[in-house]
Amino acid sequence: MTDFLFKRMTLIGIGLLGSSISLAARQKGLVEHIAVHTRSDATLARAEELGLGDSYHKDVAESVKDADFVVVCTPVGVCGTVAKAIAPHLKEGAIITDVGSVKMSIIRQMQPHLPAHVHFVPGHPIAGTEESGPDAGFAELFINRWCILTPPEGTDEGAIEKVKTFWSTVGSNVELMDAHHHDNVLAITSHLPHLIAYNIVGTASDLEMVTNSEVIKYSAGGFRDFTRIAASDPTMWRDVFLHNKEAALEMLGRFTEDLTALQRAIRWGDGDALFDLFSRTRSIRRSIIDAGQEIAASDFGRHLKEGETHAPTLSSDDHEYTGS
Ligand SMILES: NC(=O)C1=CN([C@@H]2O[C@H](COP(=O)(O)OP(=O)(O)OC[C@H]3O[C@@H](n4cnc5c(N)ncnc54)[C@H](O)[C@@H]3O)[C@@H](O)[C@H]2O)C=CC1
Ligand SMILES: O=C(O)C(=O)Cc1ccc(O)cc1
Repeated sequence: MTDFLFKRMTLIGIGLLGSSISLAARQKGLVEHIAVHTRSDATLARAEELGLGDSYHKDVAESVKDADFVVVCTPVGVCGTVAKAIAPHLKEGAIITDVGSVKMSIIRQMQPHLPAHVHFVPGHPIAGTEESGPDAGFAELFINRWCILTPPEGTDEGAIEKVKTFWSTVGSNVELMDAHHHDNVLAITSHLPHLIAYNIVGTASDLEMVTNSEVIKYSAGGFRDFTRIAASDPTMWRDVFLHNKEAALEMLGRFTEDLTALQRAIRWGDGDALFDLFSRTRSIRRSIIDAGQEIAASDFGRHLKEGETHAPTLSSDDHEYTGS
């Protein structure tokens, strides 16, 4: 008798997300066997050295044989190719999920290939760092983070429940959402901030009147935070923008208009406009802190213990905001 949630989980792609899922699932005793497939021989060999699986497969078709749970952890742009390759080899009743940062495109790419006898429950753990590759993973990544599931209408309720149980057992709060809505929400809360970080770091390094060494030497906290985000994986983020094009452009349009308004306020000395916006945004930061979500996983998540919602190291930062 076994109380594993799944007998055989296959991870396709074993970078930050795949390795973290492996470590977390193992720690929680969720799966009996972990099969690993990834594209490059070197990464597969590294995953084996790290002990991230029980079996390692060069052939993706072979990796999903007998799997009752398949988690696609590749960049968004290759999910359709992966679905096409695994489809004929999936066992009846298998649950297929993914961790991609966009959801409409994943559904469009994967669903047409998947046979009617499997269950497709797309997912997105809102948990990550700027690191990538199999060495970057850690079992605590998902603790106290949200995981959004976007099952298409008519998805088997039992399959959704099992995926929910998987994510809640590794520490996440699970929410169901419409995929289109997900893509709009994440465009403003995650995708645009990354684009802004890439842009500001690029702009700073291109400035002729400021040398690169000055940028490094005098980088204050704000700029350092941007450089962390701008160090995120280029393949992953290229795919996010190519595959969430409409929502990203919509949010970018709104952002640009608001930035232009700020530009005008500075030009015309409209201190009230600046002060009003800065006060409004300060209160948003406070409400995020009150909701216990201020922890940047990359900086502090590794040190969080299960059940903790605040990293102690952040308390001094909080004092900055208690004054007015
Ligand atoms: N990095 C982050 O902070 C987060 C990433 N995500 C999503 O998770 C997914 C994976 O991201 P990471 O783990 O960060 O990336 P990563 O770059 O660390 O890992 C990606 C893995 O996919 C493999 N891969 C690439 N093409 C493949 C193919 N055709 N077939 C099989 N394997 C292939 C790579 O070899 C690598 O092992 C992405 O879709 C991303 O949008 C979701 C939440 C957070
Ligand atoms: O490192 C950070 O600040 C992140 O924002 C991590 C992250 C990146 C992509 C996602 O889809 C979800 C979370």
